[in-house]
Amino acid sequence: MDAPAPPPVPQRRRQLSREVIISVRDIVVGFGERVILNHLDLDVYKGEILGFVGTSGGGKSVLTRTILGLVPKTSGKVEVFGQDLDHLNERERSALERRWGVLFQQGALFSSLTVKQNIQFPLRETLRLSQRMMDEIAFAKIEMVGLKPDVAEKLPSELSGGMIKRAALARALALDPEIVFLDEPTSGLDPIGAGDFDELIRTLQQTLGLTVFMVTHDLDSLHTVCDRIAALADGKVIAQGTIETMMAAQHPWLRAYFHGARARAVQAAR
Ligand SMILES: Nc1ncnc2c1ncn2[C@@H]1O[C@H](COP(=O)(O)OP(=O)(O)OP(=O)(O)O)[C@@H](O)[C@H]1O
Repeated sequence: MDAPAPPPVPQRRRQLSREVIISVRDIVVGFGERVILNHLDLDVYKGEILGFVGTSGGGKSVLTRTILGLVPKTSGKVEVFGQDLDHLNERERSALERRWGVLFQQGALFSSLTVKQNIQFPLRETLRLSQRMMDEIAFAKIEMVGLKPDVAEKLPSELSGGMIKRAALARALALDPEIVFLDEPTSGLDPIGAGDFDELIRTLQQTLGLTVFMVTHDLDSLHTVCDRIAALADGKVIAQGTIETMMAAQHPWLRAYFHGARARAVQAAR
């Protein structure tokens, strides 16, 4: 008789690649006298979903924007795909930017453009394609994020919060990126909508082989979708690892975050 099949391996225990796709080394970022990131180091591995948590106002978005080259740093080095962002010419820089997609927390979509036009915006900026080809891509992305085709002609104001997030994700995926940056993707969604969005991120990560850098406060997301978590406090990454590693960590902020009342409610619900 055949041996019984082994039980499925939980997602976050997937064998992860050790290929570093984003390397942040010793970066210092500040505004005026105020230092936000203080000699911070972080690696993101190819194909993982990294959840990035930390104190409110601690600098999670600033780090994301620093990696993207949108915030100047005082010192340190950021490499993406092995390329030092400070040593790229304009052509190399735009070639690199085509390899990542971003879903910002605010202002996810252009309000005066339809969903289809929003998705086509990055295509128009970077590629010369026929309208027919751009329409095909837009409809493929709309389907990919679980929206119905009739959403294509709608304005953002006609969509629910969850649909807006999906449409914004479709736009982030327009150029078939290898990395997606998500800044609090489930904020403002109800728990069911947030859970559905987490599932979508996991499915896309698996089917497209994406690497996902996700800033989040959402404990459910950290439990269900993240392969690894990194935590920011006092301008540094104070801990990183699986959810179990984070729950065993002794840093007072981590203890409060992963064992506080909200965490207990999430655990109980699971
Ligand atoms: N362009 C800027 N000029 C001055 N200060 C800034 C700028 N951008 C961010 N900050 C400050 O840097 C700090 C970190 O901001 P950031 O948005 O990265 O925090 P966060 O960890 O993402 O917070 P939250 O979880 O509340 O979204 C905040 O005090 C913010 O006010």
